[in-house]
Amino acid sequence: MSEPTPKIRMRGVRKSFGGKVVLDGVDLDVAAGQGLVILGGSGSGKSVTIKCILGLIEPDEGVIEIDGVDVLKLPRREREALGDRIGMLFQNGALFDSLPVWENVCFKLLAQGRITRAKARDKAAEVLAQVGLAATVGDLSPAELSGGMQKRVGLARAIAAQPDIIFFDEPTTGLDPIMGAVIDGLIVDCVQKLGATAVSITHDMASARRIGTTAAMIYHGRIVWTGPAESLGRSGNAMVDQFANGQRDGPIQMELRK
Ligand SMILES: Nc1ncnc2c1ncn2[C@@H]1O[C@H](COP(=O)(O)OP(=O)(O)OP(=O)(O)O)[C@@H](O)[C@H]1O
Repeated sequence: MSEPTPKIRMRGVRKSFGGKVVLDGVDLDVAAGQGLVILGGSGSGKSVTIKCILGLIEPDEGVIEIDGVDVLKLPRREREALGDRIGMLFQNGALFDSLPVWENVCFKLLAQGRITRAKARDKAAEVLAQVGLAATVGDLSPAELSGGMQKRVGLARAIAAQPDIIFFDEPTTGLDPIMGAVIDGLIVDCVQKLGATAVSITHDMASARRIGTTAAMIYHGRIVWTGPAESLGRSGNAMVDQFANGQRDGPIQMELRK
């Protein structure tokens, strides 16, 4: 029997900036409904990998497929339409301070004319409830929210348009450990409810084990390991275990100067 088509498939993806190779032939498969966590040192290319899939960065070479379609070959408009199916929770929330929470939550739906302003308030209230926030939060400005609430609003915005792929960029960074666990729980619930495929970047190993089914490690611009997220720290791969256990000594040598 043939293998099912991966939700996301990358082959030989290369990207350099000013002669500096960042992605050196990334090969990666993400199955539909999978929760993949990408690990790797600072500056190893995790965000560049995600931005290439999102279409925010154009790779120099390689293939990126979504549902078997080579997105790099799509005309601009079709490529942008693909973005409607993708949600993103940015590291710093990236909420618009000039807009109330409800407009932030429904920003994409409003911008695309998929919802009227009158209906957007109710829609925002419904999505805010899914992330444990009262409807009244919709009228606040993002600046009035705590870090944990901003993450919840960012999550609400990421899921509002019911995407089938969601990216999470360091979802627990800056949160206390309990709030981090709460946000992870919400992420898992929301992703499951949507039946979405999730790709996350995190340096938080507890979070990686909670939100990931599979983990992949990027090193020197390539994916050097993939395996179950629950095995992080005792995977048997010296690089992965050094990284997951935060050990100074091991095969990975920190490059302090570039
Ligand atoms: N638009 C850009 N122009 C030039 N260099 C870039 C650009 N985007 C990323 N880089 C470089 O690519 C490298 C990888 O960056 P990336 O943001 O993917 O790292 P990361 O693995 O996500 O790191 P961190 O964990 O610190 O967020 C870095 O050296 C960065 O300076």
